[in-house]
Amino acid sequence: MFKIPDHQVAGHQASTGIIGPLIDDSGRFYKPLQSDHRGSQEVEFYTKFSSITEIPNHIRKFFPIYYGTKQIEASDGSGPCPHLVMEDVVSIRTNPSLMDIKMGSRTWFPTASEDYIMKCLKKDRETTTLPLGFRISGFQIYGDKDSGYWKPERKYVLGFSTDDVRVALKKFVSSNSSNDLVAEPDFAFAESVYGGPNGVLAQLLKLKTWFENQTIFHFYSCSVLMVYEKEPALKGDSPGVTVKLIDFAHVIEGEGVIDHNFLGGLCSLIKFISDILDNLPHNSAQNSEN
Ligand SMILES: O=P(O)(O)O[C@@H]1[C@@H](OP(=O)(O)O)[C@H](OP(=O)(O)O)[C@H](O)[C@H](OP(=O)(O)O)[C@H]1OP(=O)(O)O
Ligand SMILES: Nc1ncnc2c1ncn2[C@@H]1O[C@H](COP(=O)(O)OP(=O)(O)O)[C@@H](O)[C@H]1O
Repeated sequence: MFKIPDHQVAGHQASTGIIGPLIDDSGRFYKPLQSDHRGSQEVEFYTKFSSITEIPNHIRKFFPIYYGTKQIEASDGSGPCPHLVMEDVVSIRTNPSLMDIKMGSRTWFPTASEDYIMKCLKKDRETTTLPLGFRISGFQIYGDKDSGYWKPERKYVLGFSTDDVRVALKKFVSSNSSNDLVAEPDFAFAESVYGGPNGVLAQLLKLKTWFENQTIFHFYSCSVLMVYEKEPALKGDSPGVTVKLIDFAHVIEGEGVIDHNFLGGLCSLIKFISDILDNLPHNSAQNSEN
């Protein structure tokens, strides 16, 4: 049985008459192959990535497991069409908080058409992509049983300024994440989600080490997807932090050159997260005592 994902925060989403991803109950995510270069480019990426034996396992785990392509009934009822089949990275979660961050200070790849470059450039200029080297594409933050999720509209998120991004990254790990950026974040989950040996910061630093050397791919318009769950954290258990890279529709060959576009964005994101950890209320008190 296929169904529309409950926890998709960005990208093309299935709705009446609109084709979008589907999931099944065995933990697989089905992304319809876009008919232009995007579908084939993403398949090409996964095929090549799967065949490169020198990619270490601690890096491979940042990518959803790939299961090839499959013809299934499209979400819009238009009939069978090919889908990319991959691991559903939120399938085992009950109430996940998720954030999709599109990386790089430019989202267009050099060989794209002039029209496509102009379209992307406009969006890159109007969002934090250009100044920060990344933009938040979408997120959902779980509140509690009564309040449910804060899942703002795409347009609102794309309008974020640098300050808004900073606040959103704080609210993402706060327990009082009411449906706006106004209330003061309480950082309740900052240490358990961003900090620690398996936290977001540690994982991003591992990725950075790889990106400082890898010259196989250039990951234009690819996203970092961060996932965790508040409820276990409230009980003192692990929030189950997951960091994955997704969306490889615009990945091109690196041709021996590092992916400075992605790497720059990654360093910028790392700085934002480190700053949050370094300036937690109790750390700030300690800092001012020293
Ligand atoms: O056309 P839009 O405005 O929906 O743009 C899509 C983007 O939405 P955004 O406005 O940045 O949130 C969308 O971004 P998100 O995945 O939402 O971050 C994709 O970049 C999508 O491109 P592709 O499927 O990766 O080729 C983009 O689609 P294409 O422009 O490539 O069709
Ligand atoms: N493997 C996956 N498992 C779970 N959710 C995913 C997976 N891949 C993508 N998503 C969800 O779908 C959204 C859009 O994915 P993406 O590949 O960027 O699509 P698009 O090319 O339409 O932009 C992501 O923000 C995320 O919420």
